[in-house]
Amino acid sequence: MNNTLFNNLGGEGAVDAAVDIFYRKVLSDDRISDFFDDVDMERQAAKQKAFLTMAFGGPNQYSGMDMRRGHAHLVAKGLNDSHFDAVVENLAATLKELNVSQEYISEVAALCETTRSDVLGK
Ligand code: HEM
Repeated sequence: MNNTLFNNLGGEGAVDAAVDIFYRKVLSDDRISDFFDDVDMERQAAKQKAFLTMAFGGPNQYSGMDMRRGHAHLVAKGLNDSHFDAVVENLAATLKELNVSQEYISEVAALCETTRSDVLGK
């Protein structure tokens, strides 16, 4: 537990810093921003935090829907691999901005990959 990526990246403080940057990148990326159009801003911040904590292998306090159910309505709107790739790309760019090493960035991307089939309803 002590050796999770979450702790190695700097714990909760690092997640908070990343939320802000990641959020702005996703909402200004016209490949994917439409998916967030009808999403409540306050829930969105909580969602981003849950997203990153999960992506970093942090404490599992997440009580939302599982990834398959949580994204099913987006799959119905056409969510596909290219959108998934864009999200992972924004996450990697966020971590790079925060001076996270390439080694950790690759680990985060690999963790994201484990959710791909559920998020995309495959
Ligand atoms: C690494 C892959 C992903 C993870 C770990 C992840 C994580 C999450 C989490 C934790 C939630 C909250 C679920 C709930 O409502 O209880 C969520 C919702 C959401 N996700 Fe993702 N997500 C991923 C990929 C994506 C992608 C690729 C997109 C679109 C490009 C996306 C767009 C959204 C949107 C718009 C919501 C809010 C849905 C709503 O409230 O109507 N996610 N995601």
